[in-house]
Amino acid sequence: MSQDQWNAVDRYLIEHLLPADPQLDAALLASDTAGLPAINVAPNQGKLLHLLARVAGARRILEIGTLGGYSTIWLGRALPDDGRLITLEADPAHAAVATDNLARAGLADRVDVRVGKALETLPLLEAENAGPFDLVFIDADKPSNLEYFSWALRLSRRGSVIVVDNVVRRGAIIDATTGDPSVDGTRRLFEHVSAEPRVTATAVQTVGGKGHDGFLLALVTADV
Ligand SMILES: C[S@@+](CC[C@H](N)C(=O)[O-])C[C@H]1O[C@@H](n2cnc3c(N)ncnc32)[C@H](O)[C@@H]1O
Ligand SMILES: [Mg+2]
Repeated sequence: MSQDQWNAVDRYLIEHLLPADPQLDAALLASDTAGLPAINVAPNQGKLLHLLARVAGARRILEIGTLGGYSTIWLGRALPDDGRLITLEADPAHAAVATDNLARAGLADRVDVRVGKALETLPLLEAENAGPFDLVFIDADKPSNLEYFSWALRLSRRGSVIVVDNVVRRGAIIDATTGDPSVDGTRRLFEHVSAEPRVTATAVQTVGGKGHDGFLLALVTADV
């Protein structure tokens, strides 16, 4: 199949299952206008995150990698009124766009955008007892995927769900010789997860408007 066919199928799925959504459209437009790269999740994957959070009954969500807040809106909408989402973003310009987008989407009261490198802000979350989180979505700089997964586990409880985005990387994940730090970081993640007794996990390849990629889904099965 070609990228054109993947795009057409994505359009079909979205047309049938995802009604027009002015707030999400506005968020993407504002991100584009501000010059942010279009590396947000696809709409159908955003909805998958939303559904996972609802299936899990998530009341506390942690996101690592905000960009313009597109996936954050999908996740934030899954929360009950007293729910809370903390999203970590290194780039202050991205965080500013996300903060506006989240306010426009009516989520300012339950979403907290923390600016700073996640490996610096994650220890602060632990220090303030912000966890345990019911769902963690990891979608930031891929070389640090293993460190983020370790932090996600540390800030979880038995039953928490951890999702890591972009783990297939157009198939490059099977190649140990690319020299690409994002591939190597994600390969380290797989090696770690396969030996981590406190989680059970799977990963799924995806094709569509965002090309060939995939996500890892882990369930925490032990006290952490
Ligand atoms: C793929 S984008 C996030 C997309 C977003 N989750 C979505 O689907 O709408 C990755 C984001 O992680 C941010 N980032 C990169 N390195 C980071 C770090 N060390 N700590 C926190 N955020 C980081 C980037 O600035 C970028 O905004
Ligand atoms: Mg992603």
